[in-house]
Amino acid sequence: MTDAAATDERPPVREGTPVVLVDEVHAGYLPGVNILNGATLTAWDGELIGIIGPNGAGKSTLLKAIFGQVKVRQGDISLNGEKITGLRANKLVAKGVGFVPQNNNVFPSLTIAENLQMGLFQRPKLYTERLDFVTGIFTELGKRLNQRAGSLSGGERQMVAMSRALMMDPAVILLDEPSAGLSPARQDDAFLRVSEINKAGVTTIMVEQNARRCLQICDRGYVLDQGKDAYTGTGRELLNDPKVIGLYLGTLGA
Ligand SMILES: Nc1ncnc2c1ncn2[C@@H]1O[C@H](COP(=O)(O)OP(=O)(O)OP(=O)(O)O)[C@@H](O)[C@H]1O
Repeated sequence: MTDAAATDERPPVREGTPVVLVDEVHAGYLPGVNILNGATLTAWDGELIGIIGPNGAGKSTLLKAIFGQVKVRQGDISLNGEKITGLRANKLVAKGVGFVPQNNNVFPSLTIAENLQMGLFQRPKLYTERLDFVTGIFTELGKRLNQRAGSLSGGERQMVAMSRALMMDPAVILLDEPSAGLSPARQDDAFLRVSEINKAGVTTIMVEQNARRCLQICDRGYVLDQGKDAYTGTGRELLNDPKVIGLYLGTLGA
């Protein structure tokens, strides 16, 4: 467990180039107001990274900064060693960044199949191959490809949104609160699916309000507070750290 602000202890140093490196990023929506204040994050190939923290800490903003949706004013973001800071979404998708926003993440008037095709508009020839991959994880979608996305439940829409991002065979998938708005049973399913996506080899960065559940499945986590990573460590380390428990997770062992 690391108190990033107070000690030099870090998780084991890994060699090579991370899939995603967010380096001291400052970013915000309004002139002169930064939401991210030096946020730093590293995701290595195949890792499942969780980002937790209080409301308004800037968790979603961090994903949006990686995906070019909010102005980065200082610092850099790189993908497999290549600087991607400020690139537009279409360029980022082509380079291998998949983003699943929390809301409005499907085209409701289109069928599931059409939503998935939209995810692959830059490489349509891969459709059959990628469809096999996503329906291997989201088997129920494969049986309902002609159903309109607008008629699906919240959990099912979330699956379509994740599937659409996976169609491009991304190097990394960014998930903004995949469990938000779902019933407890559906939340369990959402976390299971995130694990399955990651176990299929996709580097995954997930923001979650459901901090405890997030840390239970992630390899490493970042606690974001006031736009900066306050703590980082393995999921288990963060779950057991008294300071993280006291400040961000509520009661011990809950
Ligand atoms: N489009 C926007 N324009 C201006 N301010 C914004 C915009 N989006 C978010 N903010 C502000 O940025 C701050 C951080 O928001 P963000 O959604 O990143 O936090 P969060 O950590 O994901 O919070 P939560 O857990 O509540 O979703 C908040 O104060 C929010 O009001």
